Amino acid sequence: MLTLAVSKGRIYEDALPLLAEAGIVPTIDPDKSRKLILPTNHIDIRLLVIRATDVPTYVEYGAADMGIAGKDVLAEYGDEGLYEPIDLGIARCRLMTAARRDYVPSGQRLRVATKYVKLAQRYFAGQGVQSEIIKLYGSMELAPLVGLADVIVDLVDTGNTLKANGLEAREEIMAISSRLVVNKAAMKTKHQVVSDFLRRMEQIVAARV
Ligand SMILES: Nc1ncnc2c1ncn2[C@@H]1O[C@H](COP(=O)(O)OP(=O)(O)OP(=O)(O)O)[C@@H](O)[C@H]1O
Ligand SMILES: O=P(O)(O)OC[C@H]1O[C@H](OP(=O)(O)OP(=O)(O)O)[C@H](O)[C@@H]1O
Repeated sequence: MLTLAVSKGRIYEDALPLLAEAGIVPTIDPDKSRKLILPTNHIDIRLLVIRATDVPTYVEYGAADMGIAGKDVLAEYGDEGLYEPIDLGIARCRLMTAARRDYVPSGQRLRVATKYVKLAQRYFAGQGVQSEIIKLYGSMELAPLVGLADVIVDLVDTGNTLKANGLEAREEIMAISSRLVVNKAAMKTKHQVVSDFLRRMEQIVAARV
């Protein structure tokens, strides 16, 4: 049995065509079912549908052999426990700082709202900027509008969300795309099936560029 962890929504939608090219098709639509384990047209391949931030945990502990997760999630989680062989090139965006258009840094300790606590801490420390990080779980764009924070660290794609809230992107922290991650033990114990799958995915991704 090969178990692949994915998150519902953007990553699932973008991963489906890649999996289909590899001949793997889920037989249940996660939007029409409450099932968390999706069988596929292969009796020995199944998908786990979980929260994006939980993908590295399932894969590191071997509850899933493989997973698909954004580099943002992997970098925040700490990706040392995972093998990360393939950049799938899907769900591309950028991790950025953003602030109100009229915000001017005062030189005082910067208040930063984000769900990427470790990445934000590391980034501002690297810039030599004193920061206080305020952990949020979503809708970060609201924080500077109501005085909760001076800046946010969040994902930006089209910039529409920032624009709609009177914010502007300031500095790019890292480019993001989704990666295939593999449990280190599964690399050995399921070597043949895992390496065949990786080779196939590599070909499919290379053919897309
Ligand atoms: N606007 C975007 N454009 C492109 N890729 C994005 C965008 N927002 C997020 N992503 C990428 O897709 C991944 C999953 O995002 P998604 O919005 O589906 O889940 P989430 O809201 O982060 O997680 P959850 O809903 O479980 O809290 C992110 O980790 C990131 O790598
Ligand atoms: O630059 P844009 O194209 O506007 O995309 C950026 C937005 O996309 C993501 O949110 P998402 O759509 O995933 O909403 P959620 O995190 O609240 O689920 C991210 O957290 C930004 O809010």
